[in-house]
Amino acid sequence: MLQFRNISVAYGDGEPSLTDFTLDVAEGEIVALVGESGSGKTTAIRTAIGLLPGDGEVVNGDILFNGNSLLTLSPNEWRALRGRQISMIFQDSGAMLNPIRRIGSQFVEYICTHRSVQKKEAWEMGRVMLEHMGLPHSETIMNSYIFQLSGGMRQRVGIAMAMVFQPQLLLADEPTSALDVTTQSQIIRQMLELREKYGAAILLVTHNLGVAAYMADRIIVMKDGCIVDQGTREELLHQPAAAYTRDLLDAVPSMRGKRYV
Ligand SMILES: Nc1ncnc2c1ncn2[C@@H]1O[C@H](COP(=O)(O)OP(=O)(O)OP(=O)(O)O)[C@@H](O)[C@H]1O
Repeated sequence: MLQFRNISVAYGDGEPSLTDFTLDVAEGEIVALVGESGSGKTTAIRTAIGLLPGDGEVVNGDILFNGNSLLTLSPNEWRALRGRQISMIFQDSGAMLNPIRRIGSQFVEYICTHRSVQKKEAWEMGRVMLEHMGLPHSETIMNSYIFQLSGGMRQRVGIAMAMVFQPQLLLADEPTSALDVTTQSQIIRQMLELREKYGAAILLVTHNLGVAAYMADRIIVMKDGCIVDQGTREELLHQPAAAYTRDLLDAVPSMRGKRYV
């Protein structure tokens, strides 16, 4: 479904920050990118939604989504794709909402800019999606401001918005890093349910090998803009090929001899 073919990205005139990145993501698959800060994880997933930060530019390779190149899309074609077929969530997805407008009116506006539905219907679509994300008091939340919600609730609202059109692909950049451990595991379970319910593929960026090990079918290890190791969860955790992966695994805390990945 999503194919990165030898993608390189450079910021300005500098050396590429991502080099020769090649990866296939199948329908409904969960793939995690792990690696130290600055290894190019965010750069890689942002190329798949055409939103590189600053002066980042794809300088080599191609990205295919359902067989069509994403690199040749016009701004209008990108608008049609984003949100509907490919969505993205961030560390604090609620932060993208306007703090002085109620969540419901922003949710309705978002739905109505992507699909021609009446406001009432859009409200209902938004409300139901909040319930699917484990927010039972959905009517109250629609009438709230984002600052009135906890971190976990804000993240659920962000994911509900990202998933309202049931996209085929969800890009998730550190979706649980800002949350406490209990909320992290709730959000992780909820994301796994999204795959069950909607068949969405998830391309996940995380610092946390435990999160990657719990969620992902496949783990990709990155360093200095390159893929240095990859495999199924089992292969990577139990038979890591690269010395760097072994170092990452060694850095995972253990308690009383029990490892937490
Ligand atoms: N807006 C930008 N302008 C210039 N260079 C950038 C920009 N964003 C990223 N880079 C470069 O790309 C490299 C990779 O950054 P990226 O954010 O993709 O890494 P990452 O693995 O996601 O790191 P982190 O986990 O800290 O988010 C950085 O080391 C930096 O050199």
